[in-house]
Amino acid sequence: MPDSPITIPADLRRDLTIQAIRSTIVDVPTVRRHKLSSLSVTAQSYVIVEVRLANGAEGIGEAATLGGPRWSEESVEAIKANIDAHLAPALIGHQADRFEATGVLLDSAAKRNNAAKAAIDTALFDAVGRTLGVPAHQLLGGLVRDSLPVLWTLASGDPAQEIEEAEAKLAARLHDTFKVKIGALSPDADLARMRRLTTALAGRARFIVDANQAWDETTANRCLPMLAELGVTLVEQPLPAWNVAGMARVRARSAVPLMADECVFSTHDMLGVAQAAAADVVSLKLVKHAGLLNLHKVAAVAEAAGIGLYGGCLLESSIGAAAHLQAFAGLRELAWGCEHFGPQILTDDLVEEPLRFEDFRVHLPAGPGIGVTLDRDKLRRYARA
Ligand SMILES: O=C(O)C[C@H]1C=CC(=O)O1
Ligand SMILES: [Mn+2]
Repeated sequence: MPDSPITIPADLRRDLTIQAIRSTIVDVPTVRRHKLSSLSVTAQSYVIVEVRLANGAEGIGEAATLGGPRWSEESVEAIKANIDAHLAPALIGHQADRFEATGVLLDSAAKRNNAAKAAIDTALFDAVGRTLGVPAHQLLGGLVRDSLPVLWTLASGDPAQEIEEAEAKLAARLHDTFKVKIGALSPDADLARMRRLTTALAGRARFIVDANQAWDETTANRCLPMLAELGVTLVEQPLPAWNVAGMARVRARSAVPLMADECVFSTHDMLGVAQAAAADVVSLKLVKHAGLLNLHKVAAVAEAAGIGLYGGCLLESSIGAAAHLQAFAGLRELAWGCEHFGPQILTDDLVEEPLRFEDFRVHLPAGPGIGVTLDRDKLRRYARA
């Protein structure tokens, strides 16, 4: 019997051919200045990727940056240019559900560009999930957890403001663990700042620090015992990303565990860090690992080496944060929780219903794909002219 004019034939409904990929640069202001060792931002810049499949399903993804091409080498301008000229054309006409094969196509179209690739990969998971009516985590192996402990980052550099901010987060039962960005001040000023924070919030909060590569080996060796004495539970990327051997030497002397961040992008980086015994924990991020599937691969290498997992961020909006939660939801162990507070540091979000933060946890959104829906008015409002 012929189909009625309004019925879409099943084979077309399931047609997962990638038809179009669009990229838009957005700038969303932050609620306060956020200072890292070598950069400082008052707005977050993302590239939002929208994918359309032949069946009409659409998917979204986000490439986050921090301070232009300063946190890593990708800026939003470069991400958009490379998506439009090289990455998107490589995928048009291919099947969206062949995630490994699309990864191969992206890798042959461009070296690295991991944030750009991650945004496209996310949009493909979203579009395929929406087509099939399943959440992205189900395409990745299924659910282990549907919420995660989430910390907040203190990064104004002013301890009085930071204590006030932490008190407000504790009172609202949003966050009871704080990551302090160090390295913009001198090591002694940072240690004095850490003493003020840990004293003011003693017994009520836990602290980790992130030096974002600011220290050399002798500084790290001098400061880590004092951070241990202050009860700091984790020190993230104290040395430059290239100095994996130095991280291993510092780690061998340190009472505080070390977390690898900027030194681990690829699975090969992860293997090198594991072989060098340079970290206790690794921070997993889509912008570093080029997509959800690759994030799981990096996690698998870490797991094989007994290295703990931490859900890292680059101050994503609810789009990028939701994509991370989909990937984190299926990891066996995520012993160190996550830091997807990004949506809360923005003055506004880009989705219809932002992520839910409650009881010191961030909750996986329900629904197909990555679980959040783009607010097109917001996209237009924050799109760069
Ligand atoms: O971890 C980083 O290096 C990047 C980012 C994550 C939180 C934050 O404040 O900065
Ligand atoms: Mn970091």
